[in-house]
Amino acid sequence: MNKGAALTEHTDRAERRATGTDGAAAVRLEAASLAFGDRTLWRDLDLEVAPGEFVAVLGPNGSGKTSLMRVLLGRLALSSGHAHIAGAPVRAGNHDIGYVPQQKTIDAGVQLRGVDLVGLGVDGHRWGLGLRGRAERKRKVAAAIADVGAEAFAHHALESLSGGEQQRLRVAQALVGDPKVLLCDEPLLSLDLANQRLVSELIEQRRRAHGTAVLFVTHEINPILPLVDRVLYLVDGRFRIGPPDEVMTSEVLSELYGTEVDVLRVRGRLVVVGTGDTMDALGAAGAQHCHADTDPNRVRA
Ligand SMILES: Nc1ncnc2c1ncn2[C@@H]1O[C@H](COP(=O)(O)OP(=O)(O)OP(=O)(O)O)[C@@H](O)[C@H]1O
Repeated sequence: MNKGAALTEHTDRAERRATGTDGAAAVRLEAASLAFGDRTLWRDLDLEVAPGEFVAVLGPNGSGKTSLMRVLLGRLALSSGHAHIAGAPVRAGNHDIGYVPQQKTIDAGVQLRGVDLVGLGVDGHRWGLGLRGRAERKRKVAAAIADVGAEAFAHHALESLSGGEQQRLRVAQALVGDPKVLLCDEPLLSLDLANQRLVSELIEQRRRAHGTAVLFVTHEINPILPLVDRVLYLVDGRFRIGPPDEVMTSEVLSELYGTEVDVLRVRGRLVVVGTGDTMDALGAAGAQHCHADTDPNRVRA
């Protein structure tokens, strides 16, 4: 790992925001390793995420991105090392975490409305089931729905809503409990550009207004590139952590993949060529437009 990477403005900024008022990092992994049988997904991972910091988690299929989310959610035990959220060891049902899962189609016939989905983010929470608790719950749910601009469709059945509308409600569900850490597992998958922008803006507003730390798993860094403080790039047991400019380079990715990889910068977008995974940090749309081997403007990053 790149433990010796030079401190840059990004990391300085993250370190200045540093820890919360109680002195705890939002997320802390220490010498964390995860293996299934004799297959090690990652080993000796040290990562400290400050309140308000935005960390993108990238890597090819099967590199262990979702497993990292599951560790932080307390659903999967580390093979060795330690994981803490806001100063406390990871545990299931931790209300310091909001979780935005991948966009999934809602099964036909499931009569769940948006408002019910958001309410699930509150249930079991601290304000209990008394009359005052119910009023507080209703207020919180309405506020979370308003924050994502979903008032117009929150009372409709989820199955009747578009992917973008559903994903806005999932963001509301993740944020309704006022979490310190937001874990997002490919929340933009299958959304069009307008909805990708909308959902990323909602997440961005949240971290700016409340200092919520964000860990954002994605195959496509471009829609969130301006928001990213640091990248955690996992490949086949190896990883690098650092600001995008330090990690998303031909040299670093070639070393991680163990083969020649080119990182191109095209009109403010990053295009990664040569990983063998066309979706890797690139996205299907990028893949269609990228013919780097024949591109006379090809530049090594
Ligand atoms: N409970 C488990 N037992 C055994 N193997 C597992 C378990 N959970 C995950 N794996 C394996 O670990 C690897 C990493 O899975 P994971 O879902 O974390 O990858 P990922 O980076 O999120 O992949 P993708 O980009 O395809 O979503 C996969 O090969 C998966 O089959």
